[in-house]
Amino acid sequence: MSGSRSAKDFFRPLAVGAPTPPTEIPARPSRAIHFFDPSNPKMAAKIPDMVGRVDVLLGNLEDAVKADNKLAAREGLVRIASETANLGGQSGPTQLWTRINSLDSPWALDDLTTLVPAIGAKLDVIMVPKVQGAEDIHYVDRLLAQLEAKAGLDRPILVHAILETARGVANVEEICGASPRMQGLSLGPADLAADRRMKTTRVGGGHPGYLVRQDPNPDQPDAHRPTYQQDLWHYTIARMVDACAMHGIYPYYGPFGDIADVTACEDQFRNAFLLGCVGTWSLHPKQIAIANQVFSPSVEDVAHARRVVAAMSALGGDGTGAVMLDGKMEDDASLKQCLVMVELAEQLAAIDPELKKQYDAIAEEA
Ligand SMILES: CC(=O)SCCNC(=O)CCNC(=O)[C@H](O)C(C)(C)COP(=O)(O)OP(=O)(O)OC[C@H]1O[C@@H](n2cnc3c(N)ncnc32)[C@H](O)[C@@H]1OP(=O)(O)O
Ligand SMILES: O=CC(=O)O
Ligand SMILES: [Mg+2]
Repeated sequence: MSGSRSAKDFFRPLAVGAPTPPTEIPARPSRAIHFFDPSNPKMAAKIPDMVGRVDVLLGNLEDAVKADNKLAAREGLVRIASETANLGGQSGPTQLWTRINSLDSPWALDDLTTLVPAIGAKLDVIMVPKVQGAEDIHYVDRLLAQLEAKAGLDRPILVHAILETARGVANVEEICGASPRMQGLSLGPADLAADRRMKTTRVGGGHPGYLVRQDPNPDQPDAHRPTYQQDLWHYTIARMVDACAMHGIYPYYGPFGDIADVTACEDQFRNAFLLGCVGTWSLHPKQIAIANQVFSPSVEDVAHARRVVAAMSALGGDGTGAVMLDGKMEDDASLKQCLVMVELAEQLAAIDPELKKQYDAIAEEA
C-alpha cells in the first residue's frame, strides 16, 4: 500500500466521478502480450485476425516506434481499437493494452489524454515504461482518474510498470503497492542492462560469457573443465515475482530480441514461467505460439496435480495430513502448488478450446 495514503483512502477514487479502484486484480490469461506498432500498416492489417488467438494485443507507442510516427501510432491505435470487434473490455477473448511513451518524453501526456477519452472503455491495461518509483505511478493514477471521470468510464483502467532502471528495481515493492490499479510488472532487460551499465548488447536472453566453470580435477589438472551458462535475469525476475506475489499482482518476462533463436526464446520464457511469471512479451508473430505453449501448464503436470488434489481430498479435504504418491510425500504445501497448476489450467481451458481438449482428454484417461 502507498505510504502516503491512509488505509481507508486507498480504495477511494482519486477524482470525483472516477470509477472505484479495484480491491483485487483478476487473473485474466495473459500468456503472450503481443506488441505491434499501430503506425505500421502491415502489422495493423494483421491485428483483426489475431483476436481470439492471442491473450493480449498491445499497441506500442514507445521504443521501436520512430519519433516521426508517434502521432500516427497513437491515432492508429485509436482506429484499430474502435474498428476491431471483440478486442478489449472485460468480456472480449483478447485484452487490449498499450505501452505509452515514458513519462519524461514529449508524448506521454498526449498519449493519455488522447487514448482515455477515445478508447478508454476498451483499454484494459496501460503499460508505463521506465518506472522509477511510486511517484511515477501516483502521477499516472491521478491523471487516469481525472480522465476516466471526464470520459464517464465505469471501469478503472489498470496500470502495468516496466522494470527497466536500477532505481526501479531498488523500489520494486513500493511500485507494486503504489496504487490499487497496479496490474503487474514486466522485465525490461534491454533498458535495464543499459541503465545498470551491464556489458551486453542484446534485447533479453543470456550471454555465453556469464558462466561458472567446474573446479579442476586435482588428479587431471589439464582435463577439460565444463562450463555452465547462468541466467543474467534470475535475480531481477525473482525480485519481481516476490514483489508481485506480495501485492496480489502479476509478473511477466519481457522482450526476447533474437527472433530467429526460437529455442533460446523458449528456454528464457520457461525459466520465467517456472519462477512464477504468468506471461511474456511477443515481438513477432512466431513468438506467440512459443509463449502460449510455455505459459500453459503441460498436460503431464496438470494430470499429476489433479492426482495430488484427489489424494489429499480423499484424506479429508482440509489440506492436513500427508500421503505417499509414486514414492513421494505430498502434504498441504505440495497440494497448494498443485492447486496453482489446476486453477491455471482451468482459466486457460476456458479461453483456449485446443488446450481444453488436451486437459479434458487426460481427465478421461485418469
Ligand atoms: C526493448 C523493447 O522495447 S522491445 C518492444 C518494442 N519492440 C517491438 O515492439 C518490436 C515489434 N516487432 C517488430 O518490429 C518486427 O517484428 C521486427 C522489426 C522485429 C521484424 O519485422 P520484419 O522484419 O518485418 O519480420 P518478418 O519479415 O519476419 O515479418 C513477417 C510478417 O509479419 C509481420 N510482423 C512482424 N512483426 C509483427 C508484429 N509484432 N505484429 C504483427 N505483425 C508483425 C510483418 O509485417 C510481416 O508481414 P508481411 O508478411 O505482410 O510482410
Ligand atoms: O522495454 C523493454 C526493454 O527491455 O527495455
Ligand atoms: Mg525499454
